[in-house]
Amino acid sequence: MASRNFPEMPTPSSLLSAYASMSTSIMLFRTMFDQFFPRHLRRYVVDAVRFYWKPKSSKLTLVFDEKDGMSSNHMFDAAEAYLCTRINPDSDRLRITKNVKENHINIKFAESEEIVDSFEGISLTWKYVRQHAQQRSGGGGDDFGHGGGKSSSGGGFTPERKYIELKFDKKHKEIIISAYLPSVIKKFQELENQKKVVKLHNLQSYGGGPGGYKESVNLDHPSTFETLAMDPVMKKAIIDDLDLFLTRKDFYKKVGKAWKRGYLLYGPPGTGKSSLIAAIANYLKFDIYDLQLMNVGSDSSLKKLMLRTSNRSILVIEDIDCSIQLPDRKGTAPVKFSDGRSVRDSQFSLSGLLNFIDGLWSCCGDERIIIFTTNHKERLDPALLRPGRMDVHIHMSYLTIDGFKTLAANYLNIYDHHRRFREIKELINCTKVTPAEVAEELMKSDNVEIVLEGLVKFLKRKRLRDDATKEGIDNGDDEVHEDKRAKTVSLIQ
Ligand SMILES: Nc1ncnc2c1ncn2[C@@H]1O[C@H](COP(=O)(O)OP(=O)(O)OP(=O)(O)O)[C@@H](O)[C@H]1O
Repeated sequence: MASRNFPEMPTPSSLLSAYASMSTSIMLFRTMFDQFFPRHLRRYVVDAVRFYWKPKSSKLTLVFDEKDGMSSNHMFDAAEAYLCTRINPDSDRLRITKNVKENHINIKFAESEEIVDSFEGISLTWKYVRQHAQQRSGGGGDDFGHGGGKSSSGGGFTPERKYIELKFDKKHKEIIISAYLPSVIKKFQELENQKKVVKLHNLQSYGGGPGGYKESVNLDHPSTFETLAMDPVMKKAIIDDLDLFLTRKDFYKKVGKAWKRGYLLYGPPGTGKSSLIAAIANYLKFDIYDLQLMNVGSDSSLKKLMLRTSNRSILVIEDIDCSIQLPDRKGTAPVKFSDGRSVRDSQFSLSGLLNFIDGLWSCCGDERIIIFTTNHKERLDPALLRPGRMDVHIHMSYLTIDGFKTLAANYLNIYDHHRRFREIKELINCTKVTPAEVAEELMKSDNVEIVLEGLVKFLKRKRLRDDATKEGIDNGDDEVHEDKRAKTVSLIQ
């Protein structure tokens, strides 16, 4: 039988001698390296060797530094906010933060934690890194185990560095940069929008002392589209119009128009014009600038006030028919203020106001909404009503059945039916009652039965008064005819 040839096994003594000679070579090489290269050059040599000899990785790491020079890095903020929405349910560590002004706590992912995300089937790993000062200046050393170069005391102060890393397969670089990162930014913007506190700025006459021309408070108006008593079709049309407006940046650019939308709200007092403005602001999270025209003396002060408004905001001019009597576009008639003052030399004119809306914002305003309100549309200058000036005319009318249902849900928590509703509906159908009047009645007691009984009595009294007014119509009272029409027509043009 032929014997098999096994390779000869090294003996322990030959292994030991090989190890000894290798250690000696390394020691020799290290001593030569230290002798040839002064201490401050060693790091560069090591880096150069590493650069050429490093095995090529298939992974790409993107680094989002907290700071970009002196300013903060928007991409870091976006990534940090985005990752809050991707926190792993079984994370071991989380960071908790809360600003004094915030009324909620923020849960963020902690140092060294990793979050795995996926985008179009690509797996990505996020990591939050915090490099402390000692780690950066003292912890380095060189690759041969020489303990750190500069100590933190001797090397000067190096600020802490925070950054977020994103690691993924190199071959997906294009799609991550062109699609994934923009989606992270978009998510961040949505989150910021949710957090935004809507402000109400009071635009006062320019020159009212330091800080005197502009005051702002948080808009705590609770009105939303859900709480607004309004024809549901009209409500939806307004929301759709706002949504469309927001998405049309490129469209406005293409057609060469300022990215703005004008709304004219008209209707009797107490029908919810101010409530609708607050609902729009709360929906869009846009600040409101309340402009009192009677405080504006000239085109130039109007311009100064306008320049103090920000993008993504709503400029509101309430009761435009009575705060000022605007001259026609030729400027022939004098400007008259409601307090009796007038400016004959036309320092401030309707053409000035309209020019600012169309002109000024076309060069330096984005996502602007302007809202005029009036109780008397028929008294407005036709120049303000002509197509292109106010894009949408919204008639806020007296209370309808649908509107009443909204109020009953808001104020009494009645979401379906109540035995009194039939009678109330009949009364509402033949009475001119505003949502404000009914809202007041609904607040009179906590007892639903008492409140609805009171409302029925109130509506009956109203109807009696309406009947008496009707006789006034027969005597030629045109204004009441107009109001009667307003009751039945609610439209968006
Ligand atoms: N459509 C509505 N939906 C819900 N509540 C309303 C509505 N209209 C009025 N209200 C209630 O009446 C109050 C006054 O209404 P609001 O100030 O919005 O009316 P307005 O039309 O702006 O009145 P004015 O023309 O006098 O300024 C609101 O605070 C709200 O409580």
